[in-house]
Amino acid sequence: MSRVRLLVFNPVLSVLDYRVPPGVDVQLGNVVIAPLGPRQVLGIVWEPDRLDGTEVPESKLRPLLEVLPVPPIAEPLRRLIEWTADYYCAPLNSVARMMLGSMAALRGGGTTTEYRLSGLEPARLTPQRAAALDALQGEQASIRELAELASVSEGVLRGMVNAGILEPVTVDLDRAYPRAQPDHAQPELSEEQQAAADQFIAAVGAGKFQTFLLDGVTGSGKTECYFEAIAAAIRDRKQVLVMLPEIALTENFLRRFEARFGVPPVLWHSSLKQSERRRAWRAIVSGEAQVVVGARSALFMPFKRLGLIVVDEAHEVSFKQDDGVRYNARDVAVIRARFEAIPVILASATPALESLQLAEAGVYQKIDLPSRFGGATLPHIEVVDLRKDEPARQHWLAPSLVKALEDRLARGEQSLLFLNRRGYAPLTLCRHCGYRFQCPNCSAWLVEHRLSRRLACHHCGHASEVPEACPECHTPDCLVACGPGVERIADEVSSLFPEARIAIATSDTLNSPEKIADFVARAEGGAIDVIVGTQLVTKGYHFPELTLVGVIDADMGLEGGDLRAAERTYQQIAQVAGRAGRGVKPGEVLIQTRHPEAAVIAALAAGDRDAFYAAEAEARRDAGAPPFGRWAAIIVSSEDEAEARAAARQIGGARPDLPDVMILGPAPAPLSLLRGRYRYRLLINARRSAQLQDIIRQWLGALAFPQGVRVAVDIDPYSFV
Ligand SMILES: Nc1ncnc2c1ncn2[C@@H]1O[C@H](COP(=O)(O)OP(=O)(O)OP(=O)(O)O)[C@@H](O)[C@H]1O
Ligand SMILES: [Zn+2]
Repeated sequence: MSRVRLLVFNPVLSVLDYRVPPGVDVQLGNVVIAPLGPRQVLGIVWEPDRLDGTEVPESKLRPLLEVLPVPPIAEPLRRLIEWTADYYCAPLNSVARMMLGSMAALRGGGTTTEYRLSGLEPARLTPQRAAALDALQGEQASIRELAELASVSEGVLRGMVNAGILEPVTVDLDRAYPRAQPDHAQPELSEEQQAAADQFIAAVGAGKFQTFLLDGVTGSGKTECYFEAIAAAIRDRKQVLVMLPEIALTENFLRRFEARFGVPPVLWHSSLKQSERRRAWRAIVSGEAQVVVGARSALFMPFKRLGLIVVDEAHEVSFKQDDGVRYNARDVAVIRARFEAIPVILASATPALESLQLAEAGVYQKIDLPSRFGGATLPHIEVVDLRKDEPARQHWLAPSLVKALEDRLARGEQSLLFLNRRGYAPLTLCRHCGYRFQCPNCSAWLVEHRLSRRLACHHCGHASEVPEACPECHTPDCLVACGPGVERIADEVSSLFPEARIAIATSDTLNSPEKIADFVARAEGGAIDVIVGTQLVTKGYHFPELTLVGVIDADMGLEGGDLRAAERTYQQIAQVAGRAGRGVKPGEVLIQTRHPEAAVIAALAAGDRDAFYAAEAEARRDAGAPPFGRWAAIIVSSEDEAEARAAARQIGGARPDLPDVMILGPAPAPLSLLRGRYRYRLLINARRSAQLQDIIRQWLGALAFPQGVRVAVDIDPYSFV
């Protein structure tokens, strides 16, 4: 090649041509550095005919500066990047960026320096040094990362290095990961598990594209089944990608993986420290990383020999990314498998309606595990009608749930109370003047967190102390908490049963791998009687002594206009119910509701999943909703309210008039102010026949907006706020 076309990482320009200097060998997919004005830019060598660029005459081309020492990005991944950009109406280079590690990883391996406490007792201890000394026990990372961990300046830490309190450690970035052993601890599978595993193993061996929907009830051993597929891939020297919906679940997964394969898998997620990121990325590219576990961001990693993708808890909404490139990692995982010509397994006890529909149509192969492993039975589900079985004033546990808790405590068994709301109370107001605490950046109430004594916004992270007096009328001691969060439920349990050992399990309390590991160990070891938790503990966990699950408010998720509200409620409650009775003792689930007649509650009580999904599918068909029709959203935002409104109107005014497309709005978004930006939405409902993306591209492509306006397109949206 004497000239190349690059996809470059620049916000304005994305395609540029360059000359290849003599003697330099360049291949498609190479990551290179090129000059751009007085600066340098990173780029990927792409097929020229697949990128629209302006033809620059040979004589005007500037030469490439450097080809980076990493293997070229393989063709299947280049095609995946194009597909994703096209489908989600996103810039190609924003999608491509998701597969790159750090600049340092691209530069090569070698070594880096990290620091840790040397054990030296400092002669002089400033308060900041004391704080750092406390916070950095057992830690080792770069100065910048340690500074963040300890909440002190880098200067303080450099001073500690000079004083010998922190010592440098040389870290080898290319040191090998221990090898996973496919036969380390192979379980004996039940007949139905073995049948499922056999199909996966055959598919891994065949090396063809195939999508499996592993639909097994909670506790049926889905993990054990797909572990056998992973073992087969490891034996074949192929790499495996396992995607989990949240980092919080990885801790549990790591332990199970290590028990099965002898070593932990390679982790990839956004909060890895620099040196781990470099090491993991390089091992993935070189093919040395056997099994990689991660959240969404692992999907675009440049594997050398990918042989299998597993998406666990595949129904989870968090696979959908709602900022930057708005893609659904579950759906793109299937597309990746297609480009790579490999099998993909979507595992869930409560599959998404979309997935079930594709299975029914024969596009996905459905594999059922209809019973729990080891003779455990599915829990007994009881509906508690809060209108008849009323909790006391300012209390949230119905008498029957209190009684059930009391029984469990007496028998030394565990209970789990589920309420999907962090903190103590979702709204705080002044009893005297009615003032309500609201976030200054978002149209949302501030949530009281009593444990950390602050009022916090769950959208933007804004937090303030709880004042003594009302900020409006200055009356002291007049603030009242309205409604419950998990902390308030925990208080209620503790006032009813002072001797009960209670654990609150949310992203506030379980915010590090160590805390999660500690929580799991205590729960398994019988050191916790009652767990009060959010959706964080509804899935993945296996506590054999847990026999009671109480759903505090089954109606919560049904409020608001979310298109998938009923499905999500069903999934969440079925999942949390699935934590009960997984051991030898049978489980019981009490669902508190004010609408026992609602279809979703009735289906849960009757254990009739098929009826629920059938009714839900009918409703969606009538509404032209996915998977029968398609939705897209256009979200317009600006820090200036008038500017946002004007831009939204401009888009609305230019709407195309097409028979198979219906356009709603613009209207202020339900969250009309978010992180200081005013937001408007347009919703597009299209028949499957419509070329939705092309329509949107043409529509928006003809318009121009002021600098401060952001226009985002959300294809197949999950969030309607
Ligand atoms: N064949 C087996 N041999 C030994 N233990 C097994 C076997 N199958 C499942 N188990 C155990 O049963 C428990 C439940 O299995 P697992 O967690 O894989 O179920 P699951 O289908 O993923 O459940 P959920 O969807 O509720 O998370 C686990 O502790 C698992 O180790
Ligand atoms: Zn906010």
